Amino acid sequence: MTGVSTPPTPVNEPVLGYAPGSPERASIRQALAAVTEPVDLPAVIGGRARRPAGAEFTVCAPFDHQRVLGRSAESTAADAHAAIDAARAAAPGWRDLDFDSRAAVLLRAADLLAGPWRARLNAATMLGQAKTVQQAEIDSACELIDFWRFNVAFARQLLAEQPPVNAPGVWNRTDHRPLEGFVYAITPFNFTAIAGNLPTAPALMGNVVIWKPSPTQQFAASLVMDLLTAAGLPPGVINLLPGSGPEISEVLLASEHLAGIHFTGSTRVFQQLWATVGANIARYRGYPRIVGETGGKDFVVAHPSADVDVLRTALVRGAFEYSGQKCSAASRAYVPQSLWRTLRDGLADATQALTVGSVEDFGNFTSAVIDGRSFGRLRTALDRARSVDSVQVLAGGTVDDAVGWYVRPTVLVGSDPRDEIFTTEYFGPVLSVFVYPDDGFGDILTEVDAATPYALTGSIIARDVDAVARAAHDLRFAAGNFYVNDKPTGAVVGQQPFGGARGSGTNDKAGSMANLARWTSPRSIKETFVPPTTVDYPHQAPDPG
Ligand SMILES: NC(=O)c1ccc[n+]([C@@H]2O[C@H](COP(=O)([O-])OP(=O)(O)OC[C@H]3O[C@@H](n4cnc5c(N)ncnc54)[C@H](O)[C@@H]3O)[C@@H](O)[C@H]2O)c1
Ligand SMILES: N[C@@H](CCC=O)C(=O)O
Repeated sequence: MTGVSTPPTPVNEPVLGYAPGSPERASIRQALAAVTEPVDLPAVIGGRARRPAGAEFTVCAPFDHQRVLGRSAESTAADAHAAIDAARAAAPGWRDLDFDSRAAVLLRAADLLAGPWRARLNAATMLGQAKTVQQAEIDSACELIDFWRFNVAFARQLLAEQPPVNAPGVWNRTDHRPLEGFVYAITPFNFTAIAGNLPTAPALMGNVVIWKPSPTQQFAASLVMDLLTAAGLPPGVINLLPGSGPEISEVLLASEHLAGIHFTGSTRVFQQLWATVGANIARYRGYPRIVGETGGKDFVVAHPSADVDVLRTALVRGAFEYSGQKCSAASRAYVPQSLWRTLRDGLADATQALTVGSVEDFGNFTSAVIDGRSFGRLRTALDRARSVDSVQVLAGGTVDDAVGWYVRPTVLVGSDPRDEIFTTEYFGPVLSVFVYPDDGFGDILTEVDAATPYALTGSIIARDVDAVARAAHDLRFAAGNFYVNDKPTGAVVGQQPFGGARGSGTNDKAGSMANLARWTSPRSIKETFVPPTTVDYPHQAPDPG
């Protein structure tokens, strides 16, 4: 069938609670217990699993780094060439398949994930990425299901868009073609949903994809690949290459068939990729689409009218859930002097009270950071914070890597608003607080806007409506996702399309029609029913007499 079908209307997947005695708690316990021996995490090229020839790497549980979950290997230039060939071989069949059949693969994957695969993928995300059951549920179950279901509905709307006007005797149509070539999807460690969405969004629009997940997310990524295969994804449509990336990028970014990059990760890596594409621009058959969502230094601004309980909760949840390893995490807060007197002790106590440990103990609020590299970076930042006169450690500040990569949730208070604690993305459980005079609200908004190169997420906490309006106005370009009286994390597909601008990315809003539009190259078709058969125009006729 082609054309006019209506896919099921998407609704957000309900978030399960995992309370004691619930069926979901029993099934996640079972799925966690089933992860015993390390598994092989291969490349998948043209539907075939194969072990890349590069150096082996292991995927460990970050909260227990001696526990090996899986073994993989660095993909090589030869793997990259093979993936390009496989993708190109799959392209004609996939793009010519009708939209409904492509969409059905993702809808089937969503239903499998909502049902029999839910506990397995959540367990893999918990163990491999150190997510608590709640953080895994909102990511590897709900958000990924939502991406797949909502994208189908958005894609259907996009494909239905046709020229609104037809001149007499003419029929105008838009053919929403996929891109010519392959899309290179590069995904971060912190969200299984993002890893699943970045290759599948271009695929839904008829593109073929080469997907390189983060090595530290490879345990869950391999399961997502298995799930897509179980849902009927044909061989070669998405080709998975494990590893750190530079060697395969040498090949993929130099290929004339590179049609797009779908990236989420750090600003630094995205800028490198963009620069390489720029340097290679004469090689390509077309201009590659470059879509990237990157880093942030996300703010919470409190007004003197803020409710202190709302503020404290937004700060603790926003900064410390998943140990601050969300691009959206609250990492700098601006609090008026009068409120700070009330907030200070409660914030310190709430932070000290957070339980940090294994994700298999459901009593823990959060767990370890992702790996030794991140641990080392955070340890250096905390050592520095202790040595700088303008910074005080209000809570936390300690680290311990004996068993896992543990960094205690930390609150720093700084008196220099341009110190690196207010400008650098640490990507860990570190919240920096700046206390401003109560009559300096306007000035602090200017500072929040100017302090960092990023513009990803931010919140205003206030009861005064004029303060909310002023912040929304003055910070209009400081965040792509702006929250009023809420934490700056936790965007929901279909409700708060996610993405930031400035140094935070191209703001193509993951899980939206805008994003899907980047993976199509429209062709305008004009059909004339009774074409002219003479060349001359009326003005060429001689004047009478
Ligand atoms: N804006 C968003 O939506 C969003 C969402 C999640 C994470 N992030 C950002 O991601 C970062 C954390 O994730 P991360 O540590 O995985 O980021 P990262 O930039 O270190 O890695 C991202 C991906 O790029 C790969 N990579 C690195 N060099 C490469 C190369 N030369 N060629 C190909 N691939 C290469 C990595 O292996 C990984 O798969 C933070 O900066 C965070 O803010 C942003
Ligand atoms: N979309 C997620 C953040 C993704 C980045 O890590 C949120 O809104 O918290």
